[in-house]
Amino acid sequence: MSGHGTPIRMSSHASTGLSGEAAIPGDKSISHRALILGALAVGETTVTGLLEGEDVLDTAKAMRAMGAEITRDEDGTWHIHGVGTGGFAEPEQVIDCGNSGTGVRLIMGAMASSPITATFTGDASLNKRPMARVTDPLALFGAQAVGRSGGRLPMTIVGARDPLPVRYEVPVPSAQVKSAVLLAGLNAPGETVVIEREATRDHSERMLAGFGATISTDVTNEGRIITLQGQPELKPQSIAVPRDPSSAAFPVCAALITEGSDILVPNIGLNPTRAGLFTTLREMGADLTYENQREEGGEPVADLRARFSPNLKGISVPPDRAASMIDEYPVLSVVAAFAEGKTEMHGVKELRVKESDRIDAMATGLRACGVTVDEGEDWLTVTGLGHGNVPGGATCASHLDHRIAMSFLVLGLATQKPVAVDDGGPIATSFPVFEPLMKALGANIRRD
Ligand SMILES: O=C(O)C1=C[C@@H](OP(=O)(O)O)[C@@H](O)[C@H](O)C1
Ligand SMILES: C=C(OP(=O)(O)O)C(=O)O
Repeated sequence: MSGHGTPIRMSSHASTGLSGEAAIPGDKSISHRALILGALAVGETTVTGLLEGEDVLDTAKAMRAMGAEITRDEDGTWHIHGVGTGGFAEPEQVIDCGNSGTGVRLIMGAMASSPITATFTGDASLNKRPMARVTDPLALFGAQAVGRSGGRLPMTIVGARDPLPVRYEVPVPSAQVKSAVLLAGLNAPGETVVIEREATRDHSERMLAGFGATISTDVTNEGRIITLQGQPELKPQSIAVPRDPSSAAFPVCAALITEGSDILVPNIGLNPTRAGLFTTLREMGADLTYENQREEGGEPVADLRARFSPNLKGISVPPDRAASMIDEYPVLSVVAAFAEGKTEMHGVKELRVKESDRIDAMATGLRACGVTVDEGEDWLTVTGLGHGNVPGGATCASHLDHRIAMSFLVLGLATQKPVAVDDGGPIATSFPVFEPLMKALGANIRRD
């Protein structure tokens, strides 16, 4: 959905003793992919645990506009009747992907090797984000893109009539770019090969294999070489979406900085391409444990127990961990403010092209709350003040960015003065139950 209407001002206030269980909604990355691959399969895919956030609902709308039949039962089970590889219909209207980079980039990839034309737009945040990173490789398949200057939305993609398979080395660590190329490769004859130097989340590879595509990954000195055989018949699946570690990060970090807290966050995926934050927090001395570790649907899963951790230490987070925690740096920078010493985050320039420039948004808001932050193009350093010493007392701009809004609301739970955000509306894109879930744990979060 483009825009979020009237801004929702929210604030958070000193809290103690967060407790109880936090039932985190479904994984956003996996939910987008379940809808798109379900729409390209032949027959009915069922999905339980789908994230019903705005980003994913916009992807469901787009898949309907391209011919898939999608329904939801009252119990929350989704049914997708797919059109088959290469079977997308030309949408009659502009496709509005709202706030979602994942949605627009994956859908562009999925339609780029079909003989249809589609025009994409989004909200004020998405329309600022770079799209050349996907349209460059999609041009190699034979697709054409015409957008605003700088490769921005709104943008029209004319899909290739006779797509060619592609060999492409992804120039930035991005699962969205990798996935767009793989999805385009589905309707190209022969082998499409994607090479990534740094491992990024591998949900597309796992799910393509689950839908019956022939796909393999070779780990070499050059990086990961992913090979997909084009034009498979995708077989419908029954998918149980695991819970989102990127959403779990917020109550976990809140418990670590809030005095007297002890919470359980059950059933969180610990796929190594996603779990970098939890490794980092443990290195900082967080009382964060994995209980009941097990495998579910081929993914490592655990119940996370997070307890108040008064003796956190600043550390240097290595650049090769960035992809596995890319969406978690905003909330890590909040935890870092309560640690002793500096927390250095390196190799994070991708944060500058998310829903907002997240380095700038966090640096500005943290400084307004009395925290010293240094930043460069590719790094961020937060000088921790230790528990009890972070002043707070500012209204922070969320810049249409859900993770920025949630991060500052976590900050205010343990600062000396309350912290407000100018607009909590974007939280509904990825974590629609954030507010009631946090309040149920005992967080003093309000709408002003
Ligand atoms: O593929 C995905 O589902 C995602 C990839 C990441 O983006 P990039 O590919 O831009 O790194 C991440 O930030 C985003 O929230 C979800
Ligand atoms: C970057 C994010 O999402 P997207 O790129 O899909 O907008 C995010 O959820 O933090």
